[in-house]
Amino acid sequence: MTPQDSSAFLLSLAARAPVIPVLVLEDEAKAAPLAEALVAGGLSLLEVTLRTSSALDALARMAAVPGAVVGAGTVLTPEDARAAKAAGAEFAVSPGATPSLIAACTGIGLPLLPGAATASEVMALMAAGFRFAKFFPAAQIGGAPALKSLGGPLPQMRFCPTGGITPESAPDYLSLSNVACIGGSWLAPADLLAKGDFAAIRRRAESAAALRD
Ligand SMILES: O=C(O)C(=O)C[C@H](O)[C@H](O)COP(=O)(O)O
Repeated sequence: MTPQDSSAFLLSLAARAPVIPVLVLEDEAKAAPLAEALVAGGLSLLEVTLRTSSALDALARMAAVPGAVVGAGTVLTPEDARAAKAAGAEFAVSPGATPSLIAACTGIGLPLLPGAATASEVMALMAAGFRFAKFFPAAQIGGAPALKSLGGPLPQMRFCPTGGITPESAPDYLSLSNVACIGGSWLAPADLLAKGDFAAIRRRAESAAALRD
């Protein structure tokens, strides 16, 4: 899948929900109930970060939940991309981008949401054919005002800002014309996951889903 097709596909997915929960799973047994809670709350796009030993198993279990569209996050290398695809990931998210990662995702047909933090990085992605990128780490590099400024000279590019976004700051990002959706870990924080409080996670998902009503 080319970068152009990748971005078009992911932009169509982003229209489904304003927020992509960024998930760090230490226990794959929590994967299915977590995905069910998020989907029931109205968030169908899920990103499982490849940061834990359980991540690929968790991803596979979440991908089997009806209504869930599951991608892998923290995809850094071609090996990560291949492992994610084999586990059932429908897309990959990276905090940045390298030529080898882009080539690998193109080669195996895994849609990639590459990361960028500066105008030069965004321009390099545009030159490769992308029209949709993760803006990371969003809050720390200037937040919604920085993203709005990038949209001046680079209006063709759309973004999924991620990093340091809260329920309070989310509307500032979602109001920007170059934002397709946002990502964040606040939907399923470690304490709620440890307690198995899926009802609370579902309520957080409902509030997040309502951000674009
Ligand atoms: O794992 C990745 O690939 C990342 O790029 C990092 C995540 O996007 C952030 O960890 C989001 O987490 P919060 O800032 O807590 O919302």
